[in-house]
Amino acid sequence: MKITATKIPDLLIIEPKVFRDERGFFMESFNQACFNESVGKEILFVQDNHSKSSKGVLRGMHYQLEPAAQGKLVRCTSGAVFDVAVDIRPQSNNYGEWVGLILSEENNLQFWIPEGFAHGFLVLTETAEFMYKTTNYYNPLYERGFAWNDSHVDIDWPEVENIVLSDKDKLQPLFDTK
Ligand SMILES: Cc1cn([C@H]2C[C@H](O)[C@@H](COP(=O)(O)OP(=O)(O)O[C@H]3O[C@@H](C)C(=O)[C@@H](O)[C@H]3O)O2)c(=O)[nH]c1=O
Repeated sequence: MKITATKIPDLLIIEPKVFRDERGFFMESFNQACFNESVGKEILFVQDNHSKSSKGVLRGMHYQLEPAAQGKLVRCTSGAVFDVAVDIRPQSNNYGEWVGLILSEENNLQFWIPEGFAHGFLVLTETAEFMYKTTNYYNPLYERGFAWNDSHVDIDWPEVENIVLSDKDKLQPLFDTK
């Protein structure tokens, strides 16, 4: 497992070791001890999520407020997505900054997005399946978001012909610039 810090040091890119042979491949998609060592603290995941989306679907930008805030360990198991985390920690020097990367069935990358970040992704292939672990349960009362194309955050999304949003995401407010 190879860990790479991003320009926002709490956001980590995790590359599992993939064992390939004539049958296909094997990898440990999650190992509690290795993960905790990489993050430098004990993280407890309580929910696993799986979504499938077609090309152009953009889910985001989403987060939950305290006390329901969620850390997310995300990956794409089929197809490819452009995945983005935005720093929404008011005291952070990186407040409002984003990190984006391609997660795909080919690169097997995982992205660790701790509490204090908003998250979203755009599907780049005909379909994509997206799987993630969360450190807190889904709680719609604490669910918040902001517009994927907010001009202050200015995420550099890859070009995709038709962006498809949920009704909820069409109505997301602008990013709170403090
Ligand atoms: C996220 C979630 C949704 N749901 C339900 C609510 C709703 O009826 C249906 C679809 O929900 P949504 O439209 O919110 O799904 P989606 O837009 O995929 O929401 C997800 O987006 C990505 C980017 C994230 O980071 C996630 O944390 C989550 O916010 O599934 C659950 O039951 N549990 C969950 O954990």
